[in-house]
Amino acid sequence: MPRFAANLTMMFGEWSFLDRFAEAAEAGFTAVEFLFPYEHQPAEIADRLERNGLEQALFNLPPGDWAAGERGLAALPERAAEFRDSVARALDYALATKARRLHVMAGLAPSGSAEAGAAYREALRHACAAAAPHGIDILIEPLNKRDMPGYFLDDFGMAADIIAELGLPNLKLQFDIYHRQILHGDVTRGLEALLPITGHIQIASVPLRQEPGTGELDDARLFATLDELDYAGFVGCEYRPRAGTLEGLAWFVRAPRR
Ligand SMILES: O=C(O)C(=O)[C@H](O)CO
Ligand SMILES: [Mg+2]
Repeated sequence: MPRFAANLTMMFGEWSFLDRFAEAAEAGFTAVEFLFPYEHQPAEIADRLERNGLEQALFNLPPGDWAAGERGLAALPERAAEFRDSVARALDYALATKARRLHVMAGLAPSGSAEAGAAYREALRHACAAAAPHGIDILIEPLNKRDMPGYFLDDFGMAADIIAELGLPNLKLQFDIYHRQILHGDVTRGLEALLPITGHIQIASVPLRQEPGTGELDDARLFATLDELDYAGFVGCEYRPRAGTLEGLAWFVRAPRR
């Protein structure tokens, strides 16, 4: 069974953000992820991880003005300086929390735009160079067009091509099974083909983005497939609980504590 990371942005919303760490540990999780830690000091997050014996699997770089609809900066040529600042800020948090993976959101830009493509590649080169000395991977994640209309990285093939083209050892794919199913389907063959370049996996039911096992995919079989493929990374539980986080955990198989 893969090692699951509770997504503290979507799960445990019944508690305040800092209290979600203890609740996730109490529920049996040994790792967590979330979108953004930036409303709290790095030391506060590190303290919650330490106190609850949790590993920080992943979080995102600052995405620009999220409340105003921004969804990342990397493919926005006019925001290159701000993007570089966001890399430095995220690395401060990654070092404090010992996170080994950072998700770089591309932003809203036409996928076919040469200018956006060039900015994106330059941004990824910069992020990977800054993260590499710390043993940190930079992840890129294709997002489906229904949840994230206008997002630059909207295709798994495009992500794989960019990773191959840039050839950076710490640039990896974030394979969100929910987005994969909506964008392309063919999830098992996708995992088989892309696992060598995958640094993180996420799960949610399709189409409602709720608990695994409640949608159109056979999630238990997909977890078995990940075991068969010797996937040793995390599976982030990036779903909105249908009727309470704890009430929806029947699907969850606890990993032995390491
Ligand atoms: O939406 C997702 O699937 C993500 O993982 C991003 O980090 C946030 O949009
Ligand atoms: Mg995701």
